[in-house]
This record gives sequence, C-alpha cells and structure tokens, in this order.
Amino acid sequence: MGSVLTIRGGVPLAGKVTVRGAKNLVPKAMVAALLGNAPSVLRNVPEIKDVDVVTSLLKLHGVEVTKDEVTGDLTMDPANAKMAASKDIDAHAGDSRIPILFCGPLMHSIGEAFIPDLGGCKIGDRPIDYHLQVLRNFGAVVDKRPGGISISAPKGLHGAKLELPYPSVGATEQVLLTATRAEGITELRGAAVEPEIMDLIAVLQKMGAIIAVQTDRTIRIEGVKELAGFNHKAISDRNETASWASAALVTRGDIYVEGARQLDLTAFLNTYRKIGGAFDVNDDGIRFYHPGGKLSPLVLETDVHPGFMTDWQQPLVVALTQAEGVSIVHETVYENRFGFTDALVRMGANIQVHRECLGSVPCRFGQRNFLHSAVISGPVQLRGTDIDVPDLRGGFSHLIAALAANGTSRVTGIELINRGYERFQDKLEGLGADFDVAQIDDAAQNATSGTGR
Ligand SMILES: CC(=O)N[C@H]1[C@@H](OP(=O)(O)OP(=O)(O)OC[C@H]2O[C@@H](n3ccc(=O)[nH]c3=O)[C@H](O)[C@@H]2O)O[C@H](CO)[C@@H](O)[C@@H]1O
Ligand SMILES: C=C(OP(=O)(O)O)C(=O)O
Repeated sequence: MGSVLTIRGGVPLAGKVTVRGAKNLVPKAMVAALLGNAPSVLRNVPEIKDVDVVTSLLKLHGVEVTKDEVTGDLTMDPANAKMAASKDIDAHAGDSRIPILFCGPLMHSIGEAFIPDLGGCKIGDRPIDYHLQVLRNFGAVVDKRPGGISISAPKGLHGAKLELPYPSVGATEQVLLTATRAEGITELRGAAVEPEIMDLIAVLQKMGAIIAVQTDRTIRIEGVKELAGFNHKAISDRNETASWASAALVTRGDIYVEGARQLDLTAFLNTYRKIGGAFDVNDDGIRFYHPGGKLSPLVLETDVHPGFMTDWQQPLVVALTQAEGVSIVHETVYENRFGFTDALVRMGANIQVHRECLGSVPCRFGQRNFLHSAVISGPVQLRGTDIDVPDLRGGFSHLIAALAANGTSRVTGIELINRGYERFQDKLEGLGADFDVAQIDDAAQNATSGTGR
C-alpha cells in the first residue's frame, strides 16, 4: 500500500514549523556511537527514515538503542557490539547512503564489516571509489561481493596522508570515523567542510578525538586508542529549513521556521534576498515570507560549502519559475539532478535543461553529456497535474509546485519524502495547505507512476 496526496493549490502557506536535527548529521552521529567504550546520548533526533535504518543496523550489530518516549533522545550502548548475520544486513540494501560509514567504526569495534549496497537519491551515479580508496590507504582489505562489500583490517588501521579528488561529504566523514581510532596521524587534504561535518567533528571531540581543521580544506587527526561516549544535541536541518523557505516564496506565504540557524544558511539567505524573498532572523528561528511584488531572476551555481548547497536547488527552482525573467542554474555537485523538472514542465513551467556548463566556472560534468544546467523563464501560472515523486528534494519541490498551482494535483510516491522531512504532512496541515491523503494499493500506484512520467 502507498499513499496518494490530493492537493488543491492556490493557498499561501502560513504559520510555524519546527525543524529538528539534520538528516545529514544525525544518522552519522549514531554510527559514531559504535566507536565509544561507553553509551552515547543523541538529542534533537527527527523521526525520519534514515534514523530508523541506522537504528536497525546498530541493533543488528549488538548495539542497544533506546529511545526516550517523551523527548525522542536516543541512548546507544555499544558494549556488546558483534557481527550481524549477512542476510539481516542484506535486508537494508538500497535503503540509504549511511551504511558505508559503518566501515571504520565496525572494523575498530569488531574487526570486520559487511556493508549492503547503498540507496539514497538517484541524482547521479554516486560511486564510492573515494571511500574505498581511503579505507585501503588506512590498511583495510576490501572485498566486493554480490549485494555489498566485505571489509576487514588484518594488519590494523594506520593513519595516512590522504587527498580527495573532490571535497566529498561522505568520504570526509569516512576518514573522520576511521582515523580517530587508527594508529598515528592522518592528514586529509581536499576535505569537505559542511556544517554537518563540523558537527560530527564536535561529536568526535566530545568522545576524546583530536581533530584540527585548517583553513585550506586540510583536516589533521591524531589517532587515539580509546574513545568515550558522547552527549550531543544535533545541529538543525538547514536543508529542510531552505525547503520551507522556498515553499513560502512559491506559495506567496509566510513561514516561521523554528530551529533554523542563520550561520549554516548564509549562501541560501543571500540568494533568497536577491530573488526578492524576505526573512527576519530571530534567536530561535527564521521567518521567511513573500513581501509582495515581483521576484527577480538570477544566475546560480550549486557548490560545496560554503557555496550554495545542491540540496537547496530543487525547491528553489520552483521559486524561480515565479521570477520575472530568465534564470540559470548550473548544478556542479551531481550530474543528474534536473530530472524533477519534467513534472514542472508538465505543470506549465518554462524550463530547458542543457549539457553545457552555463555557470561562470566549467565543472566536472561539462563535455560529458550530462543535462546539468537549467534555464528557467518566468513568471508562469503553474497548473495541477498527476506526479510520481522521483526523489527526496525533487519530491518536495513537486509538492510546493502543486500547492501553488491552479487546480488539483495527485501526488504518489510520497513515502520518499519521509526520508528527510519529519512529519511533513502534519506540517503542511499546520500551514493551512488544502490536501487530503488516501491509501492506494501498489497496482494503482504503478498505474499512476506510468501516466505521471
Ligand atoms: C546523507 C548525506 O549526508 N547526504 C549528503 C551528502 O551526500 P554524499 O556524501 O553522498 O555526497 P558527496 O559529497 O560524497 O558527493 C559529491 C560528489 O562526489 C562524487 N563522489 C563521492 C564519493 C565518491 O566516492 N566518489 C565520487 O565520485 C559524487 O558522485 C558527487 O558527484 O553530501 C551531498 C553534497 O553536499 C548532499 O547532497 C547529500 O544530501
Ligand atoms: C541527496 C540527498 O540525500 P542522500 O545523500 O541521503 O541521498 C538529499 O538529502 O538531498
């Protein structure tokens, strides 16, 4: 059974939503708990699918995970960590991208790991070559098997001099989670420095790790023999915040995002202001609203931090369909992140995607046949239609397009949105959205997906 949302568009979203811990930090801090010699406590944990996947994987590996029924805080005790049965691990193949980060912590705690094939959004090839290369440099032996990889460190894990070809978030976290208990010093050049990585470093530092971040994307880790548990409040989800901010603009609404942190959103807030969106920063959150009048087009390039985050791109493109004039968005992080624009075009948006790098700087995907630049002309009045959600952010962007559209939209595949947006239907209801939800069986859902594409 799946769900279908029937959305009647045209109502400005107004009210308050609360954003809790970041999808891109919380599951990783949970993995870090495996490195400790005592229980860890993680606070501000959202109810999202990636948290359930990691909870299940930790439990399979003998970690006792308990959830406080009132606060949702998680306590993770790794005292009885053990190898899990591979058939149980296999059941998580395709669920999320987090399992690859279990490599270092499992090798440190039980000597070996089996990692199922990864899931996550289908927005490019998403290889794991950097992960495997750094693990081999630490001394790990990687064996690719059907359905996953098997990994061990027969001669132990040793600090190494490493350099990433591109500042990959996941590969940087792989290095952090492996190097903190490896013997000796690790120097990582070309590291990613996203706020979620800084928060993971804060978690590891609380556990006893020694990690220095230099100004030139170099991270230096002095390995220690043992780490303790941590008690940590997760950084809030800046990507969810940016999504609600775009929703306010697209629907000409006014949304207060409790929990939003200005410091993690500098690049987004600059862009929001340039388009014509308004925001007021408070101590406990940020108010985002359409101040009236016209929105302005702009030229935008996604990038690694401190640039404009790729996960903000899809909802913002919907806002650009409402700007007066021609906007250009050059996606430089993923080669295939414009598939969601097909549905927007069916809704009346004027968007063309191009193979050329239409930004100021040529990126890794130029001359390689990837449709990774978009030209958006507006403003247009969007029309309701049938949509099958393709991925997390693409799905959210379809929701907000439907909420702003004339007429009714039927949206299927919304389960994908639960991977990164906690209780999004309750939040939409609280903001005054006009929609209802019905359950449909899989055959009906497949039929909808067929007509929706
Ligand atoms: C769970 C999580 O935190 N997900 C985030 C994380 O994804 P994730 O950690 O998977 O993203 P990466 O930063 O690793 O990927 C960036 C680019 O590097 C490439 N690459 C990466 C690893 C590798 O071994 N080889 C390789 O070629 C990827 O294909 C991609 O083109 O950072 C992305 C970039 O900010 C965000 O969009 C995701 O929301
Ligand atoms: C791409 C994303 O996530 P993941 O890496 O988990 O697929 C995202 O959050 O937009």
